[in-house]
Amino acid sequence: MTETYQTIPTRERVIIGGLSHGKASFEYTMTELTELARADNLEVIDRVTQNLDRVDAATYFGSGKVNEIKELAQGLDVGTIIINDELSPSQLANLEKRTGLHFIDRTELILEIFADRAHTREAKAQVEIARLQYALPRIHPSANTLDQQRGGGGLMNRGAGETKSELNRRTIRKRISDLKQQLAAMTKTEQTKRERRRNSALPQVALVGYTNAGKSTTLNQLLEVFSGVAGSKKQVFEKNMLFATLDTSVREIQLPTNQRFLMSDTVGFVSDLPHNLIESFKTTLAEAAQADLLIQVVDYSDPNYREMMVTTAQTLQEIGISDIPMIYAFNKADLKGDTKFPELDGHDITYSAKDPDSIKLLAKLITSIIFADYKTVNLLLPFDRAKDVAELEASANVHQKDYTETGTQLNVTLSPQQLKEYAAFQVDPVQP
Ligand SMILES: Nc1nc2c(ncn2[C@@H]2O[C@H](COP(=O)(O)OP(=O)(O)OP(=O)(O)O)[C@@H](O)[C@H]2O)c(=O)[nH]1
Ligand SMILES: [Mg+2]
Repeated sequence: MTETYQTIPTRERVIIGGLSHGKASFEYTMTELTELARADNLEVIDRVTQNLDRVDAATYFGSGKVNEIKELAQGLDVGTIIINDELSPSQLANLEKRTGLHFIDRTELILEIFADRAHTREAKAQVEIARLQYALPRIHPSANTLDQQRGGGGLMNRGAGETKSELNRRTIRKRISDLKQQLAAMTKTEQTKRERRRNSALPQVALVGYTNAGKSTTLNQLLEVFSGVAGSKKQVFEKNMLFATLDTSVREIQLPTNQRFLMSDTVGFVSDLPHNLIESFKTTLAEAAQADLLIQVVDYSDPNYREMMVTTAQTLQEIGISDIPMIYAFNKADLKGDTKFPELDGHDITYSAKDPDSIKLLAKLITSIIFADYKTVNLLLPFDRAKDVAELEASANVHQKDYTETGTQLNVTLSPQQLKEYAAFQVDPVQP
């Protein structure tokens, strides 16, 4: 008989802290920080806040507050404080010197979670670049401060695979440039695939939104309802945790109406995603940047869903995605007792990704938008145009194909672009 041992991971207890700057969104970002800490296996047991007009250049908090934190941490026997903003390297160093505590800022926390979640080679390289860029200005040539971080298990241990003593600025820069080269080679294949998809003329729909909103679940349910691929490897990874998805997956959805489109699922957002991280993930997000339609999935059951929508809008802007039509998909309506679903409101939908009727209505909404300018026509292609026939069969929706004396006749639904391309071959509809 084999015995299995399960280790229950002990969560490190931490205190979170932040300056409110008088901002209305402060409470929401503190709640978010608690969630981020939990995602990094930390347990938040208390919080410290201060409303300062200006951030203290030396220690972020005012000096009275710094002493208060030191005492609170001693009283609660806590060694780590998580800060709601990105701190400068000197602020971090000063705070640690004054209190003897370890400080982690929001950026480092998010980078740690991403590092933990990254599984594909591409995601790993992207995260490592962002982490090294974060670490670069924080390395002191004289003192190896990184050695003391989080009981020796700090920032540089995960992923890089190098001993801490080797990490000086020069080797880090070299590593960043090597990784960028490797990433460029990896993304080249992706780019080629993307171009092929663009040329395929199938409309492209991208799921975007806050992390844990239900994007991957929505894609999986569309696949399950319409292609019967439940539990197969075609499905993407979904889980109740922040940043379950770090890379982009593209799947083809084929509806009973024979309409087809491509749908992509990608990394979710959170407030103040580190800039370096967004920069490294730009190639991953390229799929959304070239979509014909964005579906912003919103966790409608979360009391902070409005703030999450603002966060998503800001992140999309930062990535440079601005003029793609977008619909709002208010998900998890099943968790909101008094909400009727599925229900359309113009181009928006209230639904539950776990409900097949919702998924059918969502598909109908999507197709009504992406195929609005498509037309079904009859084409007569001479026999020397066999290549075009094959291409249309691969990329468009062919309803009927007949061989006539003069060529191949197709009843086919075409995109506006294809309508132009094949205008010369259009024939009058055949009367039944
Ligand atoms: N009750 C309920 N749970 C849902 C619904 N949609 C998704 N979930 C759950 O929400 C959690 C997150 O779902 P995902 O699909 O992984 O979320 P995501 O948007 O892809 O998240 P990231 O990849 O982290 O950005 C999972 O536990 C899902 O089962 C829904 O309509 N109702
Ligand atoms: Mg996901």
